[in-house]
Formats: sequence, structure tokens, C-alpha cells
Amino acid sequence: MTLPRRELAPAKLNLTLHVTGRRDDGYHLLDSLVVFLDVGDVVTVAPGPLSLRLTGPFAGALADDPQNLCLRAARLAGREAVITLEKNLPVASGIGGGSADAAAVLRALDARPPGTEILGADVPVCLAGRPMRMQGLGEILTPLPPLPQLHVLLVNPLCGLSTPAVFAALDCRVNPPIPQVLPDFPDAATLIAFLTDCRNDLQPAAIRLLPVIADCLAALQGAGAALARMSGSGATCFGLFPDARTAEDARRAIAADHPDWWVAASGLAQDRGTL
Ligand SMILES: C[C@@](CO)(OP(=O)(O)O)[C@H](O)COP(=O)(O)OP(=O)(O)OC[C@H]1O[C@@H](n2ccc(N)nc2=O)[C@H](O)[C@@H]1O
Ligand SMILES: Nc1ncnc2c1ncn2[C@@H]1O[C@H](COP(=O)(O)OP(=O)(O)O)[C@@H](O)[C@H]1O
Repeated sequence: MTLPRRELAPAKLNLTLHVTGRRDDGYHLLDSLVVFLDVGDVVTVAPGPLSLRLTGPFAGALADDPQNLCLRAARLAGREAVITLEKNLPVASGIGGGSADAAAVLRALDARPPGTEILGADVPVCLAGRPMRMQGLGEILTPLPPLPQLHVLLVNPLCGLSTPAVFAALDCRVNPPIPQVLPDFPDAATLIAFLTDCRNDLQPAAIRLLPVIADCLAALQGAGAALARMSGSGATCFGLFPDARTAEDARRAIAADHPDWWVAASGLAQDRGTL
């Protein structure tokens, strides 16, 4: 590595998140359709002794922590690097920021050490970086059929929500999976109709712990979303809109009504096409 390398760390979105069982060790089995967005963090890696500099709007949320996933990823790969993380995504928000950052560092270092899932269950899918059906804890990955472009609006109330607390608050731990065979998705309407019949099984528990999530979903629906749902263990919610114009109008309206929320419009990231 001679030159600085810049890697995008796209936000991960769980379009669906079914909780289908619980292992003996307490971890929950998932069945999730995961896509990546064209908003995200940016990681830059240059030669030098291992260090991390934080910039960007959410840098302040990550203290100078030796356990930052960027540093842990470089250590797992056994590599030294001067890392800069532009933190554009809210932290601990269900859109995989830390996992996306860890995967971006590994890509920038051209490193694929075994056992990357110890950095986080979402790191393998973030390393794949393309739409996937994700099962198990996140280690079983099957590429999705080609997807139409989606017009996404992300809304986060900027209130913390702990992932273990959400799993612990589940009412029901064994729910039906996503249909085993996925249909083709020739257009956004077909995909949205399919997604509407799916769920995020963490959403009711998350709303009980943090009722403002229901306000985020209502705001997305009120602004014309064809589907509004929470991603991951929350608290980020997403709306799928029929076109870019409606999504942008909704972004402006929700941001004006809720200046204390994080609101970002996005499309799907370009398929990296790598595994
Ligand atoms: C829920 C998901 C879905 O993509 O996304 P995020 O909300 O993190 O974005 C992930 O599975 C998050 O995986 P990961 O990021 O590794 O979770 P952690 O925060 O490390 O998990 C904290 C705790 O949540 C519980 N947990 C987590 C994952 C899982 N499949 N079953 C669980 O029961 C366990 O108690 C675990 O100790
Ligand atoms: N680079 C990083 N970005 C975000 N969070 C990080 C990072 N490194 C460590 N963390 C820690 O990981 C936890 C999960 O954060 P994050 O990956 O953003 O959430 P989520 O998995 O819900 O999308 C946070 O509590 C945070 O302190």
C-alpha cells in the first residue's frame, strides 16, 4: 500500500428482518433481505502506524476508542494503517455503520482475514456489498435477483436504542421466514408489494422501548411512502417512495417538521458485484 485509499462504507438497509428462531446460546436466527444505499461513511487508509482520525457530522458520537471497528478490523487483518473515518451515519442506528466501516477498512487494505463476523454479524454482508438474503446470524448469504432502483428516505430520531435490549424485549422469537423462493422483481411496485407482506420482527419491541419510532414511521407514511419500516434493531426507519421527486419532497417536509431528526434521501448503491 503506497497511496492513500478511499473506500465508501455504504449504509446497510434491512428491507425485511424476520426473526425465525433462537439458538441455544441465546442468539436469534434471522432471515433478512439486505441492500446497500448511496449514503454512507467514508474511510481513507494511508501507510503508517495504526491510528484513527474521526471527521464528519457524527464523529463526536464515537469517543477516541481503541475498540472502534475500523481499528479492530485493521488489527484482525494484522495490518498497520493511518485511518480516517468520515462518520456521516448516526451511530448504533440499525444501518450497519460500524460493520460497514470495518468492511471498508478491510477492502482498503485488500485484506479478507477469516472470522470477520467477530467484528459484527453484519460484517460479512457488508464485505459482500451487494443485495443479499442474509440468514443464520448473518453468515449465510445468497445474492438477490436483480433489483429495480428504489427511492429511499431514512429517518432517525437520534435517540439511542440498544440492540441487545431490543432482542431481549421480543414477544415472539419464532416467526415465519421469508418465502423460500423469491420471485423476480421487474419493477419497484412488484418489489414493494412483496416487501409489504414481509416484516421487521424487531419493530414492535423497538417501538415499545422507544415510542418515537412510531412517529418516524407515521411521518414517512404521511409524506407518501408506499412502505415504511424500521431497519435492523432501529431506530432508523425507511420509507420507499414511488419516485425521486416524492422522496425529496418528503425529505424536505419531514426535516422541516422535525429539525432534531436525521433525515436523508438515498437510492440503492451501485452493485459492487463482488463476493
Ligand atoms: C440486528 C442486526 C440485523 O442486521 O443489525 P443492526 O441493528 O446491528 O444494524 C444485526 O444482526 C445485529 O448484529 P450485531 O451488530 O452483531 O449485533 P450486536 O450489537 O453485536 O448484538 C448485541 C446483542 O444482541 C443480541 N443479538 C444480536 C444478533 C442476533 N442475531 N441475535 C441476538 O440475540 C445478542 O444479545 C447480542 O449480544
Ligand atoms: N466505526 C464505528 N461506527 C459506528 N459504531 C461503532 C464504530 N466502532 C465501534 N462502534 C460501536 O458499535 C456499536 C454499533 O454501532 P453501529 O454499527 O453504528 O450500529 P448498528 O449495528 O445498529 O447499525 C455502537 O455502540 C458503537 O459504539
